Amino acid sequence: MSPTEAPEKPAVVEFRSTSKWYGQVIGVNNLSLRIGPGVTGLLGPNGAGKSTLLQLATGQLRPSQGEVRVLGVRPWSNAGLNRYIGLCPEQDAMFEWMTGRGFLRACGSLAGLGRKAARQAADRVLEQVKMTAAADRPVRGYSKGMRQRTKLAQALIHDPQVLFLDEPLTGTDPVARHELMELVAGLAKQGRTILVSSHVLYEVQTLTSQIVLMNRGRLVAFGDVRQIRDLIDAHPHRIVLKGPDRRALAAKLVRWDDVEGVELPRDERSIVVETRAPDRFYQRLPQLAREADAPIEEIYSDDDNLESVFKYLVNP
Ligand SMILES: Nc1ncnc2c1ncn2[C@@H]1O[C@H](COP(=O)(O)OP(=O)(O)OP(=O)(O)O)[C@@H](O)[C@H]1O
Repeated sequence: MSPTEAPEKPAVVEFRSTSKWYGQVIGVNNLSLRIGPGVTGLLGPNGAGKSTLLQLATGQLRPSQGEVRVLGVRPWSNAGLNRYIGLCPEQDAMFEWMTGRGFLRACGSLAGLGRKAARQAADRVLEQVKMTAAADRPVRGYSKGMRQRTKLAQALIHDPQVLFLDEPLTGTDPVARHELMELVAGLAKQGRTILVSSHVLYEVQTLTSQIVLMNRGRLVAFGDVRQIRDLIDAHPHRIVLKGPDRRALAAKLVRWDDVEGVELPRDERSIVVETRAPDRFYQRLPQLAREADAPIEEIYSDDDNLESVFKYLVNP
């Protein structure tokens, strides 16, 4: 290192050429990554390797090759690290007959807290995830959103420095989503390192601009979401509109400068628009409906789902 170069900041979570195979199936493929404090979004379609990555980081899986370090130590077979890390797993495995409060107290005891400390910690996390009112009901009666809140509370019980959250917002309603996102943002502001997985770009983007994109076990991109979006935006997006008077809509659309092409498929109701400026296009849509005097009943874009984003990034 030359004297003018700044030394690299130590990473909180680090993967060094890490691979994990399940027999013939590859879960994570030669992945290197360094993550520091704050929220990092881990994005990828189903089967991308997100859960495998989180399980490697939390010591539930051993790397087949390469190395994983969390807070400077190897997580595999290192029970001591569990005091500093918390995991909100994707799957739901709670003792159904227990109350939420009882479950969290048990988790506190398992995390090494004494009786009194576990009781206090359970009360604290119940407040954090806004589950105090339902805390004395059995878990078996909880909705999906309440279960997600309880799972997150479980990850927070020992107030860990590093948090791994596997699809924590799946199955939550908009209110829970907002509250859980605020909670995660607040925890990050206090200096924690949080890795949150999701397959929905929008969700993660609301939480953080720092994202890791994975596909088929590989790291596809890592960095600021805007830079990654720029990459995506360089490709034409196909947006489908549906309405009873598609000809009126199409007649207006062909005159827009940000529309590169308009197709009218055989189904009689839809229009497929190609644009390189999807954000601007979406903003102008209400104006289109007004000017054309024709309602738009449905809008969707296959390009919004990550599968196609990956297709662009992997096979540009
Ligand atoms: N226990 C296992 N045994 C065999 N293959 C596995 C196992 N766990 C994961 N895999 C495979 O490893 C690959 C990565 O899976 P992983 O669950 O890590 O992806 P993911 O991004 O978390 O996907 P999802 O969002 O569907 O959970 C997939 O091909 C998956 O089928």
